Amino acid sequence: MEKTVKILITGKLHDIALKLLNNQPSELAVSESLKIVYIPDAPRDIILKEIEDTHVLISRSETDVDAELLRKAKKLSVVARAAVGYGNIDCDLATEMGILVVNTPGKNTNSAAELTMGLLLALVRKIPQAHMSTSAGGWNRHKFSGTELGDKTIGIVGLGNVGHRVAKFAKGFDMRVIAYDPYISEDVFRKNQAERKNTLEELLAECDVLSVHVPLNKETKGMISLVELKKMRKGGIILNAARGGIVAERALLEVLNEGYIVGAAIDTFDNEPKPLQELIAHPNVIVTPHIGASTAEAQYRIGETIAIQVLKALRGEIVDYPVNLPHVSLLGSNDLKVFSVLSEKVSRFGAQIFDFQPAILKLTVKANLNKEDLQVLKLSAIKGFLSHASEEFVSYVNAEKILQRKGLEFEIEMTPSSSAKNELLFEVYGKGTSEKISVGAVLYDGKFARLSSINDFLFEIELDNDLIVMQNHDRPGVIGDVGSYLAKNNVNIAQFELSRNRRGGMAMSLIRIDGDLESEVVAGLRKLPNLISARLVSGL
Ligand SMILES: NC(=O)c1ccc[n+]([C@@H]2O[C@H](COP(=O)([O-])OP(=O)(O)OC[C@H]3O[C@@H](n4cnc5c(N)ncnc54)[C@H](O)[C@@H]3O)[C@@H](O)[C@H]2O)c1
Ligand SMILES: O=C(O)CC[C@@H](O)C(=O)O
Repeated sequence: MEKTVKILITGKLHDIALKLLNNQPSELAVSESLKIVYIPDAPRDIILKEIEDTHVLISRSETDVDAELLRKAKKLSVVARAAVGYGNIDCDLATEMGILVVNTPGKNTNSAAELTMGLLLALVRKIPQAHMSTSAGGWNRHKFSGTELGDKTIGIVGLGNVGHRVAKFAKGFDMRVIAYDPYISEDVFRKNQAERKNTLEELLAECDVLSVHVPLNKETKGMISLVELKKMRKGGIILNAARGGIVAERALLEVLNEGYIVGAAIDTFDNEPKPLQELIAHPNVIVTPHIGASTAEAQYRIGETIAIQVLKALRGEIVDYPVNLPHVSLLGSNDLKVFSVLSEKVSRFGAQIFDFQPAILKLTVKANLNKEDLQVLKLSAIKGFLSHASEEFVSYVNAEKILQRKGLEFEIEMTPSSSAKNELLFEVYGKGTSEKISVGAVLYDGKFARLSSINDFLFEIELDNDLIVMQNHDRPGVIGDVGSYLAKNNVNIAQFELSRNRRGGMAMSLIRIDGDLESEVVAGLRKLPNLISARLVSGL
C-alpha cells in the first residue's frame, strides 16, 4: 500500500510552497502520497495534537519546536523552518532523535535589511508620529524635526547576510560603517567597506546607531545589556530587527527613560506576540510585529525553497540547507546524488549477507571526489547499513551517532579514478580472521549503477527490487531446479546471474525478482539439492 506522509504547516506560507508540494515537478516527485494539514496561526494545543502523527513540520517563528513538541512527535523526520533563525527549535534534541532540520538562509536577507533601513529612517525622521498627527488633521512642522543619517556612524554587530546588506545600504546614505563579527574573515569586511572592530566595546564607543544582526543563541542572548548600552555615546539609537533578547529589553527601557539612548526601532521581541508593554508604548520607540521577512518577494523565495527542501528530504536526498547535518553542506552534482544512493544500497545489501558480529565497516571509493562529497558517501553508507540493522529511525543526521553508540568503527578510503567509471567496495569485518564480506558496485557515466561483486564472485546486476542471493555447488541441474521451484511459487524472475569461482567448485547466483517475495519461499529454496545458502536481500 502507498505510504502517506503527513506534512503539518503551522505558519503562513506563500502559495508557491503548496503548489510545489501538491504538483511536484518530475525531478522532485516523491513516491508517497502527501497529506497536507495547513493550519497557520493554530493554537499550541492543536499543534501538539496534530504533531503526533506528523512526518514533516513546516513552521515559522510563532511555533516553538521545543522538547515538549518534539517528544510528542513520534513520526517526525523533518522540521523545515521557513525562515533563517532557528533559535526556537531544539536542534540538539532533534539531532538526537534523527530529525533533520532545514531552513532557508539568504531568502529574506534583502527584505530584512530594507526593513532595518526603513525603521532607521522612520525613527530619525519621526515618520510614524508625523503620519499619525497629520492624518488626524494636525500640521506641525516643528515637532517632527529629525536628524540626518549622513556622516553618522552605524555599528553593525554580525556582518552576515543581513548585516552586510545593511552595511551596503548605510553606505548609500553616506554613513560611516563599522562592524563587529569575530567569525568572519578580514576580506568580508573589506568587500563590504565596513571598518573592522576587534571588540564589541570598541564598536559601542564609536557608533551613533547600533544595529544587531546576529543569531539568537547562548552567546548572543543579552549581549547588549545595560553595561553595553552605557558604553555607547549618549544620544545613541538602537535597532533590533534580528531577534528579541539580543538587546536586553528592560535595560533598553531604562536607558530610554533616562534619555541616555534617544530612540529605538524594534521588529523582534523577547515575548512575541505579547512584547513588553512599556517598551512598545515608549514615545521614542517605534515597533513592527516581526515583519522583516514579510514581503511578497521574500515569501515567494522562502516558500519555493522550503518546499524543495522538504521534497528532497522525502526523496532521501541531501538537502541544500541543512541545519543539523554533520559536515555536509551541499549535494553538489547529480552524479554525486546517484553515487550516494548507490553507496546506501551497497551497504544495505552488505548488511543482509553476513552471520557474524560486525566490528568494522569499510568503504573504499574509486573516484575523484572532494572531502565534502566523500563525507556524503560515508553518511549514505552508514545510513544504508544501519537502517537495515537498527530499529531506530536512521537519517543522515543521526547516522554517525548511532554507529558510535553501537560501537562500530567506520573506515573510508579513496583512490583516484582515471575513467568515467566510479567504483565502491563496502566491506564488513568481524573480530575473527575469516569474518569478512564485501560488496562491490560500479557507476558508469554517473548514471548506470550495477552491483559488480560479492566477495570473490563477479556480477553485473541492477540493485533494485528484492534479490535472492544463493550459494550452491557448481553441479548440473541447479538452475533448472531453482527456476521450476520459483515458478511453482508464482515468482517471476526479472534477471538471473550466475558466477562461479571454478568449474565444479562453488557458485553464487543473484536472482532479481518482480514484486515482493515471502521469506518462506526463500526458506524453501534452501531445501533444494546442492544449495548451500539462500538469502533474501530487500529494501534496495
Ligand atoms: N526580522 C526578521 O524577520 C528577520 C529576517 C531575517 C533574519 N532575521 C534575523 O537576523 C539575524 C541575522 O540573519 P542573517 O541571515 O544575516 O544570519 P547570518 O548567519 O548570515 O549572519 C549572522 C552573522 O552573525 C555573526 N555572529 C554570530 N555570533 C556573533 C557574535 N557573538 N558576535 C558577533 N557576530 C556574531 C556570524 O558570524 C554571522 O556573520 C538572525 O537573528 C536572523 O534570525 C530576522
Ligand atoms: O517570518 C518568520 O517566520 C521569521 C523571519 C525571520 O525572523 C527569520 O528568522 O528568517
